Amino acid sequence: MVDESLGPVGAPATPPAARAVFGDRLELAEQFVAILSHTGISHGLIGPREAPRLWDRHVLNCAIVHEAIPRAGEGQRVIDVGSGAGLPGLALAIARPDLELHLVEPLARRTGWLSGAVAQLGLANVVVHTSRAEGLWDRVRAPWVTARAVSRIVQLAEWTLPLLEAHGSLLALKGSRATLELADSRTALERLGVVDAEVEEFGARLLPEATIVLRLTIGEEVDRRRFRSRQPSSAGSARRRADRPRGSRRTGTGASDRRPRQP
Ligand SMILES: C[S@@+](CC[C@H](N)C(=O)[O-])C[C@H]1O[C@@H](n2cnc3c(N)ncnc32)[C@H](O)[C@@H]1O
Repeated sequence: MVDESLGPVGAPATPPAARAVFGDRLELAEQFVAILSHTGISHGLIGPREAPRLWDRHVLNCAIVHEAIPRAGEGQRVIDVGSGAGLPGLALAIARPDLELHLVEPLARRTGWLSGAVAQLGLANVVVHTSRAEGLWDRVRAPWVTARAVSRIVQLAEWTLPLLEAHGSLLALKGSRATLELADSRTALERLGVVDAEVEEFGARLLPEATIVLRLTIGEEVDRRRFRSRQPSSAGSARRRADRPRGSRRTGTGASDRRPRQP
């Protein structure tokens, strides 16, 4: 039986909101959805059940967050941490060619797919890094960091706040429990150097479901010592290694297993 919600190449039909969000970049966004619905699914970056809702739940829901980032000239940098299938990073790069997107993902299998998608889409405003966020602390900085479905907010802040320039913000795409998560985490976040934290909604009038963003803003800079002290010590690592059953080893790529560089 033919699924009526799917377009001719198996990608879901383009909803009217897509034009409002992507404007003259709509064709590129359609290509991205087609890539997601083909190799995104066959490579295991997106679950097959997500196919019919690639637009609403994923691409549009992510792209709409561009409204949080004011236009401030060409090449304004955004670091997207834990990009997975390019969400929200590639959706933002398509919606906003004025931004320079840095996609950060530790799994080489995923960054291989991301680089392929960037080449297919011909995006000149994207850099892909095979690394954990912590591995880039001394190499890349930006006024904006984005992340969706990467970790609880305090852990995410520990990984990402050192990537921010002075007065920069982390935009964490969250679900309906964002307000509760913030209330539970406020003190810990303030200790990490967050000077402003709020929950915001984007796309309420345009999309079936608004995107909820937890925005954390830092001051002049974060105190790196607070973050360094949270890195596993070599004694701690050795203990954990000793705790593992004999003959066992970690899975994953070298990049994801590598300890973050000490700033
Ligand atoms: C659940 S997936 C979400 C992927 C994508 N953001 C999305 O919303 O579809 C979480 C991703 O975060 C990545 N990740 C986990 N810890 C990370 C870290 N410390 N730095 C960068 N990426 C990380 C994982 O490899 C994984 O691809």
